[in-house]
Order: sequence, then C-alpha cells, then structure tokens
Amino acid sequence: METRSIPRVLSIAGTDPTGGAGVQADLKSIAANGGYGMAAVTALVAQNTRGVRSVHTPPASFLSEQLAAVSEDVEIDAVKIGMLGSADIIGAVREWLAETAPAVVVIDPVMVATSGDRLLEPAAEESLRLLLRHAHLVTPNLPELGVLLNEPMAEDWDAALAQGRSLSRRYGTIVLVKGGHLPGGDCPDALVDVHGRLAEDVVEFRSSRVATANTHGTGCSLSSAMATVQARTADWTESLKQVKEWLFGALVRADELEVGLGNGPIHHFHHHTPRPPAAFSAECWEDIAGLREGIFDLGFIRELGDGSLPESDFGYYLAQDALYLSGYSRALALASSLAPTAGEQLFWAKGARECIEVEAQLHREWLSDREVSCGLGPVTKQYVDHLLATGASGGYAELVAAVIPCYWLYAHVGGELHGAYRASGAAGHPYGAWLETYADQGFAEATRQAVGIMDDVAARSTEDVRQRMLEAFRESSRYELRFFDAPRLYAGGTPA
Ligand SMILES: Nc1ncnc2c1ncn2[C@@H]1O[C@H](COP(=O)(O)OP(=O)(O)OP(=O)(O)O)[C@@H](O)[C@H]1O
Ligand SMILES: Cc1ncc(CO)c(N)n1
Repeated sequence: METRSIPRVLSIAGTDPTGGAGVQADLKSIAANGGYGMAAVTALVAQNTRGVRSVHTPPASFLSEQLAAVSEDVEIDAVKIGMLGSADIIGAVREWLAETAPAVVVIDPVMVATSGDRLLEPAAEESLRLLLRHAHLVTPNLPELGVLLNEPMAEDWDAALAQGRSLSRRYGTIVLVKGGHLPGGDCPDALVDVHGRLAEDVVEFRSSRVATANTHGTGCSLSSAMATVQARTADWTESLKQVKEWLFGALVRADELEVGLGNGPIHHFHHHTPRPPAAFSAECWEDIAGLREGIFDLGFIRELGDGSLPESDFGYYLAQDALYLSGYSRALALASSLAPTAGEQLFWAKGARECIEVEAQLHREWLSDREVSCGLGPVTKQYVDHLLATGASGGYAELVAAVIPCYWLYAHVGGELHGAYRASGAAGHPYGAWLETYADQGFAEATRQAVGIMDDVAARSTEDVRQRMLEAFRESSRYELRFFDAPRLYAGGTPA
C-alpha cells in the first residue's frame, strides 16, 4: 500500500454541534493525528454532551452528491465511516465505496450514542452488516459487536475477543475490539484478524482506565485517528499503538476543556496546548491506576489493615524498610547534588536526612525487640539499584520521577489504611501503633512538595525526557508493589 505523510482523510458521518462526536470530532482527530480532514454529512443531529434531541436526515441522493463532489476532485487516502442512520444512506455509501474503492476504509458501526440514544434505525442493521464487507477495519464497541453478530453482549474480555474473531471470519475484515465498556482498571483494545494479515490473530494494547466522565466521542475519535495513521504507516499494529497513546493523553486532559454539563469531549489537541502545572503528575498517577489497585489487592496490605498479618511478615517488612531507607536516602542525596536550584537542592537534602532519622527510629522502636533476619532482600536490593542507576545514567529529571512513588504511594496507601483503621474502632489491633504513624501531616506535606517539584521539572523538560520520566515513575511504582508483596515471598527465609 502507498503511504502518504499528510493523508487526505474523508469522514462520512453525522454531526454533533457541541463538537465532541461525529464529523466535528473526526475533523479534529484527523488533524490532531497529522492528516487533512474532509467530511460528507449523513445526518444532522441536534445533540449535546447530555444526549440526542432529534435527527434530520437529508435525502440519500444528496449524500451521494456530496461524496461525488469530493471524490471527483480530491484523491482520498482513507475513509472513516460513522453514523449512517438509515438503510437508504447505507445504500448510498455502499454504492460510492464500490465505485471508488478507497485504500483505507474504517467503519465505526455507530448504533447507539454514549448517552444511550439510538443513532441507527433497527431496520437498517442488516444493511450495515452487509456494508462491513467493504471495510478494512471495523471498530465496534461491545454492545455493537454483539448486535452485529446477533448475539448477547460479551461480558468479559475473552468473550469479546471470541466475538471479534467471529466478526472477522464472517465479513473478512480486521476488527478492533474495544474494552471501554468493560468494568475494571484497564482499557484493553485489540486488533483481531483470522485471515493472517497481522503478526498474530490477536494484537492487544492495554492502557489504564482514565478516571473521567468526559468520554463523549471517544469511538468517533479513535476510528478517524486509525484511518489517518494507517494511511501514513500502512501498518495496523503500529497505527493502534500510536493512536492509543494519543487517545490516552486526550482522555487524561479531557477535564481541562470544561465543555458541557454531561459527558464532555476529549482533548484532541492536548499535545498542542501548554500543560497545566499538575498535568504530568496527573498523567503518572493515571498511568499506575492498575498498579494502585494491585497494591490494595495484596494479601499483605489487606492483612496489615485488618490485623491478621503474621508477625513474621510484619517484622520482615520493617527490617527491609529500614534497609531500603538507607539506600533511598542516598538516592535523595544524589537528587540534591544534581538539583538545578537551591530550593530543590535543600528539599532533597532534607529528605535524605529524614530517611536516616526514620531508619534509626525504626531500629530503636520497632526492630530492637524483634527477631528478624537483617539481610538485604532481593526486592529491596533491586529497588535501590533501580533508583541509583536511574540517577547515574538518566540525570536529574528521571531520578526525580523515580523517587516520587515512594513518597506518593506510601502516603496514599498509609492514608487509606489509617482511615480504615480509625473507622473500625481500632481496639486490640496488633499493628495499631504502626498505622497511627501513617497519619503524619509532615509527610503528607513533603509528598505534595515532592510531586510539585516533579511537575516543575516535567514542565521545563522535552517530551522525550518526560516520556523517560514516566517510565522511571512506572518502574518505581512496580517496585513499591513488589516491596509490599515481598514478605509473602521471602519472609520464610526462602532464598531469592
Ligand atoms: N476511561 C477511559 N480510559 C482510557 N481509555 C478509554 C476510556 N474510555 C474509553 N477508552 C478507550 O476509548 C476507545 C473507545 O472505546 P469505547 O469502547 O468506549 O468506544 P465507544 O463506545 O464506541 O465510544 P463512544 O463513547 O464514542 O460511544 C477505546 O480505545 C477505549 O479503550
Ligand atoms: C453524529 C454522532 N456519531 C456518533 C456518535 C457516538 O458517540 C454520536 N454521539 N454522534
């Protein structure tokens, strides 16, 4: 397939006067992904972020005139097809597709809006199925996938992938199965093709689920972005990888737009507008949503919270924490030595000093009368090695991002455990005194400052460096989880 650096992409879809879905979203999405956007309107929809009021459909012959006007003049590199509404309109699109045979055809089989309103006449469902034969990629959400197959909606990801295979087999197309409608901390998406055009039958990409109500038009935006990037790369897997990253950013920053009273639009041009001060930390925090859930699912955290944690596990954790703090103090001292301003230099130096004080206090108050092995455990060693290596090879920005999860996740987990402990009445809890220490206001304030420094550093860094910061942050967060899980694996003295 020929590729083109600025693809000319035609959207055939309905309208949304609030600009979040339909043709308006498609044009933004195409431009945001580097294409030249065009649009032929299938239906005029009186809708906003709260729902659809009415639909006006011009005669199908008029859509044919719009399509002919474009294709008789402009070379079209990719087509995205969205809301069609009726069988007549579908017929007009089918005829035009058969005649023009565009190189990239993505069909988003729109049936129901995010608000729940119908956007396709039930009588037109069969015509829509027939249209799928003209598509290279179909992007149904889970309810639409079920309807297209005449089956109930898939209730989990495996069932959704199985339906994706069926649809791919039945209509000869590649299917993008979207997990946006599933419960859980992840938003998985997968390209599914049973005809061998991908490296594997199922190519999956996961992102964490962004905590936002502003998801109006994600499906429209995703499909038009896929059409655009595919015309540039001729590689569906690469396209989904790029598009998913862009879409994640658009969701993370959707709340900045403040459009509408209902489910607002996503921020298509997030990468072209200055980041607000806390945007980077918000992105990091969203990125580790799954890890955060994973921490609260750990036996260690549940048992520490309800008091059923074996004493030997608690002792192992404390002893490793003391060893960790000694290494962490060195990482903070390194941050201090690399810091570009006196304020940041002082902040990290103070943190480095406090770690050593807390370590001494752990030994004095908690470890002096406990029988615990004091060898450096494997997770403790790897975590500290990761911090020091990041500082040595990556530089200040990455080191700052790497040291933040220790502050932030500890304050977060501690706050949750402490809150639950207080709420339970707390009498006779074996680790009550320990949980009380979590409520330290000074530590919460230091965490806010540390996160603020990370945001400042991110704001003055290039996108490349920010990406490496995010990776360092993610890696440290993984170690935080493994640190809490280490007593289960190693407290019995099992070698690494
Ligand atoms: N909260 C979220 N966080 C991260 N990704 C999301 C979120 N919601 C949806 N997505 C992603 O957005 C894309 C669209 O997914 P979804 O399954 O919601 O489609 P849709 O129902 O067609 O969208 P629409 O809201 O336009 O009707 C998918 O890539 C999905 O993974
Ligand atoms: C025009 C149009 N197409 C698609 C959707 C689905 O979000 C919508 N709400 N409006």
